[in-house]
Amino acid sequence: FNFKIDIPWLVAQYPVHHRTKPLLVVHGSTRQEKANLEREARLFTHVDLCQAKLEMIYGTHHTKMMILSYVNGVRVIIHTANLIHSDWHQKTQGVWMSPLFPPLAPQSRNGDSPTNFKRDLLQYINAYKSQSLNEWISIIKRHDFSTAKVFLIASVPGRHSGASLNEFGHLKLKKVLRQFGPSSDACKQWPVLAQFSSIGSLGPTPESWLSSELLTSFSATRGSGSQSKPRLHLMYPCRHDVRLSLEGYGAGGSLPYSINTAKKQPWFRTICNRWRSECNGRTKACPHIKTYLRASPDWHNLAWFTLTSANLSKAAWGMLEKQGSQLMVRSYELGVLFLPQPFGTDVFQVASNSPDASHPFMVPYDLPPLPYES
Ligand SMILES: CNc1ccc(C(=O)O)c(C(=O)O)c1
Repeated sequence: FNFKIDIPWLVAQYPVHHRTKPLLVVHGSTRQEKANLEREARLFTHVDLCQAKLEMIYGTHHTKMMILSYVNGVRVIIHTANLIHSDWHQKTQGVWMSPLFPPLAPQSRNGDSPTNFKRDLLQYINAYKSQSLNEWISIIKRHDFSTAKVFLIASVPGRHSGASLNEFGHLKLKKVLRQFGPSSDACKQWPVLAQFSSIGSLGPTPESWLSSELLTSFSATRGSGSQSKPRLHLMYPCRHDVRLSLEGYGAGGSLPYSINTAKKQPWFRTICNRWRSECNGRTKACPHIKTYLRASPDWHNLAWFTLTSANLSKAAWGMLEKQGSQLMVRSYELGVLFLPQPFGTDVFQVASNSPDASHPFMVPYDLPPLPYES
């Protein structure tokens, strides 16, 4: 599943002896792009295409996922990189790799985890309503996902209401945080950080959508306790970060932010932070990764961490309509939410920024964030 796909390049990444394994590419391309993809796919008898329907204007098939079927199990990869050389060459990307999920033992129960990862993955793939995904739906059903410790946060194009209202976008994140997240006492006033590689039209003030809607969901806590909104920090490379990067100004090609949109929201730069990754030696590797987190005021601990394809946009996270009874989403997005409890801890410590059992991810940038200069 991806947005930009170079099929000959993708096939060439396989080890030679695996290069003809059957490959289904799920994309959202139309018109000339779709024709180009079909021409490339025809070069390989083992490559098939599945076109995701995009019924919401301006929506994209942004999801970046691989489902790998082995003789002894299946593995799910959710990541942020397009399947083109330049996305894997000199940028900072994020990849979550699942454990190997073994085949379900006969007569065993449905093989899901306490985070309902399998249920949510099936719900997401079913949303495509595509015959060519039926094979993968049955593969997933036949496997045991009980070791999955992350929550799936998906976006599917459409107007979601009723029983589906809280199934996608920022309302799904809010629902999971309300059920399994930190208590409001544990993270009172803890700031939220949004890091992304593209920005949509967010409105004339932060209150238009960013803090009134997105931050409300991001600052949800267990139980119904309502609390005052925490600070929201944004992270997106400034002009000099891009100019001084490994790719130079060319990195801007993967940091799309239209000048006309930027002119409508000059407030954005006043609350934005630079891209710094001295901790990983990746300050010069421009971010194409997208992450969202909630941290303690001293930035030493995290209440949760999300890796996703979703940029800072209403198209990706959804926009409430009809007095909050409906969520309008334009694009397909997919991400994973790490909460401490499934990993046997009550908080993630940034200091131990080397992945281990109770710290299953690396924070990809320096904290505290570095504000833009005037
Ligand atoms: C703003 N439109 C975008 C379209 C595609 C992509 C992608 O690379 O998949 C991105 C991005 O992730 O930066 C943004």
